[in-house]
Amino acid sequence: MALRWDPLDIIPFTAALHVPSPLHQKSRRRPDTTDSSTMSFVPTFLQQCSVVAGGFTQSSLFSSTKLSVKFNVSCCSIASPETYVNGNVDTKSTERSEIRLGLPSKGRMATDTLNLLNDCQLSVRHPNPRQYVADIPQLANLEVWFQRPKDIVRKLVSGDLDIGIVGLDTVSEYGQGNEDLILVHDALAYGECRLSLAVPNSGIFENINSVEELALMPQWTAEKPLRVATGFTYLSPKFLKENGVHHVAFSTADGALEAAPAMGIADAIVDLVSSGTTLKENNMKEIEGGVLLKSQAVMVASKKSLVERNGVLDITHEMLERFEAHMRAVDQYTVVANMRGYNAHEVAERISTQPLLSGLQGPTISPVFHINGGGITPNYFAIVICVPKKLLYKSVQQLRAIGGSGVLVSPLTYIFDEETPRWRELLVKLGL
Ligand SMILES: Nc1ncnc2c1ncn2[C@@H]1O[C@H](COP(=O)(O)OP(=O)(O)OP(=O)(O)O)[C@@H](O)[C@H]1O
Ligand SMILES: O=P(O)(O)OC[C@H]1O[C@H](OP(=O)(O)OP(=O)(O)O)[C@H](O)[C@@H]1O
Ligand SMILES: [Mg+2]
Repeated sequence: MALRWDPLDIIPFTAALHVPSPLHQKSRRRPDTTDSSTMSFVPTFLQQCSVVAGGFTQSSLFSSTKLSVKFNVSCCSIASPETYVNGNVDTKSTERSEIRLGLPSKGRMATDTLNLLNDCQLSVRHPNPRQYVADIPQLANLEVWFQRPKDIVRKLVSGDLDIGIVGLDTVSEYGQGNEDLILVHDALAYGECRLSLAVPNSGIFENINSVEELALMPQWTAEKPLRVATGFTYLSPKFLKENGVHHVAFSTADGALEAAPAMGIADAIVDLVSSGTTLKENNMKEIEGGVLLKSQAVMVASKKSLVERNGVLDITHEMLERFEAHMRAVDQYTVVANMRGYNAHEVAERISTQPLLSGLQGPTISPVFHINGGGITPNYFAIVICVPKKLLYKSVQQLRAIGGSGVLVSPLTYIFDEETPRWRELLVKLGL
């Protein structure tokens, strides 16, 4: 395994590796001490476990009765293309028959993703919140694995997951342009944010309002580069290079990046922005041309899984159809009203005079059979239309204006089209 150490990127931390008992029994040697033979055991041991961390700096190493090994790890860039971070070390595993969906285990994406699935009648059955695997009873042979968003992307790349739901920012950062990752649904309408370059409002940046101006600042030299703090260590260097900012040094942190300039740790940051409040509260600003990416939740899948693993394409199709149909329906109401009239055609003509009552393809009009002493007369008609939630009251007014009464309003769960455009696009991308 070839490792390239990046001096800007070294953050020591302690990690614990837990191994299942069968694997432990297989590798009979237990690393009980910190002698050199134990240290050399670590890389082999990690590879056996299909877990590859960035790299190893040796330090205290011990085992406990619970079969866990602790070691110090430092982050570094990985040069070898055969090395998978947090995924399968071998080439893509094709042995399993279950289909695996990765969902965010924590953070703001977790709840919103479960809510979307609930709204689409795909509720996740997850009896124990500390368990990382669950299922969706409506989707046979599907395992749901709760993972951190970045690990979902890594595991799609390594072949350990087939489908995932995460933010586009995470796909772009951790997928690093991998051609196996395919966006099945690119706009699930939550987790909206942008990845932005931001600088302090004052000091040397007071009059800097664009990336162009930032690039032209004389302050940045090879000896004294622009210091950028970011968690996006793939996208940020790429963006700054493409935008002509050449003398840059990066540092990483996992949160509260907005504090870095005030602490004197960085000159600028690249981080997610949604309302802009955090930047504002920390006396920072976004600048023109500084948006690296606009993001929201997306459904992403492994192309290889879609093409090769039995059932992945079918489940993807069903999920996509439900998402699309739900998202079309979510802003609409079904409105049913009665209207007096001579015949359906005459009623349709009256409805057509009102712009909000046209429905999806046109109003559905059916006779209401009025039973009176002398017989049955269809002198009332029921009309069924969909109207945007925002325009509900206006629509009711228009209905009344043409003689509508007894208006019933109910929420819509789905609007299924003949075929979703995204499904057709997916088949084209897959060459099917
Ligand atoms: N302020 C925000 N508003 C809306 N969506 C956001 C915001 N920040 C992040 N997101 C989206 O939610 C995803 C998950 O972010 P979140 O902060 O919940 O988890 P995380 O960053 O992985 O974990 P943590 O911040 O706890 O280390 C991001 O990848 C992004 O797509
Ligand atoms: O524009 P705003 O609406 O203010 O949101 C932006 C903040 O949201 C995210 O942080 P998060 O809440 O995830 O905290 P974190 O820094 O711990 O990741 C992001 O990293 C920003 O700090
Ligand atoms: Mg966060």
